Amino acid sequence: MADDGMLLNFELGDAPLTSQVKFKGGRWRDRVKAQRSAKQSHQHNAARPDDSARPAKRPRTDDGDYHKYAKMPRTADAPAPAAPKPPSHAMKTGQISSGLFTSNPTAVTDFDRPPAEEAEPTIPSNAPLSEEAENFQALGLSRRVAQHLAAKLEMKAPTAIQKNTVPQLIKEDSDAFLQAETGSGKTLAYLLPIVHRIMALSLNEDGTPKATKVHRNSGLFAIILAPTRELCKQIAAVLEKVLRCAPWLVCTTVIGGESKKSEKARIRKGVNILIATPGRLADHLDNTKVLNVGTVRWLVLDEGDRMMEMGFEDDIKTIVGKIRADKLLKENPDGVVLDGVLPARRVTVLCSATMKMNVQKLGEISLEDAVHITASKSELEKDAEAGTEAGTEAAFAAPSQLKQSCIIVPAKLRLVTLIALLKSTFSRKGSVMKAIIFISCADSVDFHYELLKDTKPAVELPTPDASPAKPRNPHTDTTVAPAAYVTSPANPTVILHKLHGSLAQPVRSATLNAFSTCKDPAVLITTDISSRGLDVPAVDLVIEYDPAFAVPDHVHRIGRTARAGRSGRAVLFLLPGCEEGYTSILSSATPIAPQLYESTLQKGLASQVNLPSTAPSPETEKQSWTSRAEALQLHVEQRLLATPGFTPDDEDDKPEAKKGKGKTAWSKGGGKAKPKPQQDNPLLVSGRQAFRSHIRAYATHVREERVYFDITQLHLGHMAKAFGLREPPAGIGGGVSRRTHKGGKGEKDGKVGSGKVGGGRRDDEEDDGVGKVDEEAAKRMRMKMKMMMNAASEFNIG
Ligand SMILES: Nc1ncnc2c1ncn2[C@@H]1O[C@H](COP(=O)(O)OP(=O)(O)OP(=O)(O)O)[C@@H](O)[C@H]1O
Repeated sequence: MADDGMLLNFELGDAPLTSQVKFKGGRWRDRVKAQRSAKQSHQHNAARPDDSARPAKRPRTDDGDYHKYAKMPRTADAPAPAAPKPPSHAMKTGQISSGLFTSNPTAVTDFDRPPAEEAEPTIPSNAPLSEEAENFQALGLSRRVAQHLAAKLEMKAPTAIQKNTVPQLIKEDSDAFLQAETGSGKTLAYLLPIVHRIMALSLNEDGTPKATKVHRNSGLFAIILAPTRELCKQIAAVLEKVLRCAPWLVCTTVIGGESKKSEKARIRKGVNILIATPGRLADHLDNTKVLNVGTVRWLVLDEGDRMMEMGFEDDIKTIVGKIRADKLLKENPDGVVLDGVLPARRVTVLCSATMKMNVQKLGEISLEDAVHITASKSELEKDAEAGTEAGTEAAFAAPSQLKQSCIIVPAKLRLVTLIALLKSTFSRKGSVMKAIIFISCADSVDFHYELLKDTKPAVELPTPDASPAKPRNPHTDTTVAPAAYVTSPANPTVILHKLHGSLAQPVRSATLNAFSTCKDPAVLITTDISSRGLDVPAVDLVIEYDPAFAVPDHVHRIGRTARAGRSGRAVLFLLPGCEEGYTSILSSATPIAPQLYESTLQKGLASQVNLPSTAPSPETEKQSWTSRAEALQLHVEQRLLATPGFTPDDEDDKPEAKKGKGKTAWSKGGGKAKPKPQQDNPLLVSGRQAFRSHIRAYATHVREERVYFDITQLHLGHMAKAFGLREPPAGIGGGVSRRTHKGGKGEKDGKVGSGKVGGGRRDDEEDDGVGKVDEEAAKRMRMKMKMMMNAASEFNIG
């Protein structure tokens, strides 16, 4: 999409606020005096030639308040951005939109800290070790496997966790607990020793074949459990690559969302390593007679903590119980002796970047005298020296090379700041290829995807010039599309993807595949379904638009970048106020650099924004970033309010059409109105639904972190703007919506609901629960949210 093809084609003008400031109370003389002085200061501001050149200053807002700003940077090389101006757009009667830059809460964060970019370059903590010092053969793997890794997978040296795990699992038969950073190669750390030992049933140490060769029907030797279908498929893909050096061995997956019949058929044909989601495996153990677990020697729980926290311990206990109930066979039905080559006992391996050894539930799934294996030996030694239980004190650190920052953004400005951030991210060719945006719930993912995608008629997705056109995959019709807004002349094509657990499995798989293989710059908008284990190497940026529900989830989300020694960047969006304290509980090798949202807006909106589907209209004068931000927000709000079936030319007939000063994309037309269809704009419906789900999701932060994510502090009216809504929809926080609709405090000054969730109405009987966040309600809400946010389908029970 060419940059000039889609312009921010309306201009709001830089004129200052024109609304009258009303003063109430006190003596009339004082009121007149105050009124006069306000008017003078207003005229003074208006006389200024270039607002954007003004130093940061607190401008007056339309409600007579002074606007407070976060501290500006005082370093010479980081000049303070221009102060945002008061709103300059007038809305038509009945449609009041609060200004973006007014009445925003003040950030308390100290922005004087040097940004992460200026910090010393760090040595990657999850990279492979040097080839001179380490190699796979030295760890005890056969030459065949080591050569295969080097030649076919381009892996010459192990990572630290592989170096510490492989010899242990090859030589010893004890349970193991693997804990290492995201992207540090834990998958191969447990797969390689398993494959090596199963291969040893058929091969002598020198690589010559033994008299008896095992094959796919020789028995199931290992079961690997993972919480999501995507992760299961990914592990299977890695294992298949490894097994190319032992093609007589077979692995397969049994996961939800696929035909049980075909899974049964695959099991019947024979499988040596099975990768499964817990629910589906428990089902097969009950119902698939041919699934014989007598030969199983390894049970691996990848992302074990996630499975436990999501309530899969029952399934896992069932699985462990069933496996144990089957007598351990010393030799397989063909007479191949297993003991001596495979472990003499059943070995359980637990694996995660964020799991504490002392989690009580782990005891329940039989981790006996487990060895704690980490990436750094010193940690093990430290534990031994201190006599502490291994892993109890381990901090869940992100890879050291991952640069983390946070933007403290007032709720109203969240959406425009996100767009600005993406736009500046893709402003240079090749600097960022893939970005992931984490959002709290599926409804909100759907809304943001629909909003950000280009609305031009569906066309074949562009492919690189030289490559032949890719055949269209019907599964990605509703989940992959070119993006609007965030493109730039350097990157005229950015492909948007969405992924959440409410999508059908073929759609999920096809979308993830499309994102992984996309040759153009790509954005994935997703829920936590993508936070665990997913390995898409070219992800350069992770944006946590909604903070994670718990710190471990944050660690996993940001761990989708900076994998295996590569660099990466993570940006966390926080609201001013109590959310700012959240960074204090996040551990990071380098300080989490706070960023001014003003700088992000200024950078991202320095040039025109490509809007979807509207006729181009050249800018008549240079707009400041604040005007662009306001215009962008206005454009989004008007998109949501546009009546379906109306063309831009019909806009004059629309009640919200903005007339007078400033042009909209639609204000030039004078066409005759067509009859109004009755249905609501789907984008508006989606925005409302997303808002509701977002607010409900907000109540599900874990208890320890609710001090930072206090739902009673959430300003619904401001948050609604981030969904392109001019007021919070009914049905969320009963008290608040009633207050807004009945013209309570929220409406008194003609603004969008200024009430906060809960607020004075926490005891409201009809409140839907969001306002009353007591322990029980929050617990119920979390359970419900887990269901709503795809947990059920995400974790594939049955
Ligand atoms: N020895 C190695 N040399 C080079 N690359 C490697 C090596 N081992 C693993 N990798 C690569 O590192 C990436 C991350 O590996 P993996 O997915 O196993 O990490 P992880 O520790 O399981 O991460 P997470 O905790 O996020 O699941 C993969 O792309 C993998 O191919």
